[in-house]
Amino acid sequence: MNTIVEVRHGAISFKETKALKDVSFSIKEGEIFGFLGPSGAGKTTTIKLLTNQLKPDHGTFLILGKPVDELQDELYQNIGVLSDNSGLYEKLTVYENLKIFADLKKISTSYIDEVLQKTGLYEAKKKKVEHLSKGMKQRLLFSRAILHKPKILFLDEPASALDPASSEAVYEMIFELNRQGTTIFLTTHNMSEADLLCHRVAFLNEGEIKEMGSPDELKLKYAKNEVVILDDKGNKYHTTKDTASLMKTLATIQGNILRINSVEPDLKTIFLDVTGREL
Ligand SMILES: Nc1ncnc2c1ncn2[C@@H]1O[C@H](COP(=O)(O)OP(=O)(O)OP(=O)(O)O)[C@@H](O)[C@H]1O
Repeated sequence: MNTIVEVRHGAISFKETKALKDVSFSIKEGEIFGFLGPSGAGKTTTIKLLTNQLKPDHGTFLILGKPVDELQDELYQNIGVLSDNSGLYEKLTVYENLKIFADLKKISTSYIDEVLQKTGLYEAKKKKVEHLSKGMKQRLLFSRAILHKPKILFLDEPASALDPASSEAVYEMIFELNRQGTTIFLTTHNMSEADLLCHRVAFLNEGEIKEMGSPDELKLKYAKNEVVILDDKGNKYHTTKDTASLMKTLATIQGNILRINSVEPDLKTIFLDVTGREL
């Protein structure tokens, strides 16, 4: 798999705030990569640097192997961005909002209906944006971000502030796009969302990457030395993973064993372990 996004030693400050400090990572074509961290960690700043909306103080930001400030038009053809800064025209319809964007990007308007079908907004295409629910607006932003069929999609907290059903719909759209080959860079502070969606995640805290890997790798790395045994009488026994302790505990159990499980931390617990911070 080719590297499609790469950041080498990226750093930027806003006056006295060091928003990013020497951040390096890369994303392979076809990956869903999660950038996870609390408010103020530097997630949006990273997206802005990768989409050439900000200039770094140090480091290199590459898309498709080229520095982002050298890509210009090529950059905007290859990327789609969904951020909370919506820029939707409230008085115009769903269709009209996309038509403006299609005309700007010189995309055939025939593709608008196809995208609206994909994002489940086709029936609402004549509705004014001011009459849409929050979840529908998010689908419209999603439609706009993918209208030009970008290779890489940047999603800044795509499901934050959505109800569970709308979040689910956003997750489905992410999976579907990824199945079709779109590489996805996603920021979130929702660890279960990241666990569900991402092939790999990076933990960002105070402008630094503290840990990186697939959710499974991280769970294994930070697994606790604990085993829980459940017997058929409903009793639970806690022991450690070494054979001697396990055997000793097993010998005390009168009934039949129903389950033996090792205790696996979730990403939220690992984040707390690594950074000392709750999300
Ligand atoms: N234009 C700016 N001027 C001054 N400070 C900024 C600017 N943009 C970001 N910052 C600061 O940089 C740090 C990182 O901000 P950033 O928006 O990247 O965080 P974030 O991880 O996206 O947070 P959130 O989850 O709240 O969106 C914060 O301390 C923020 O206040």
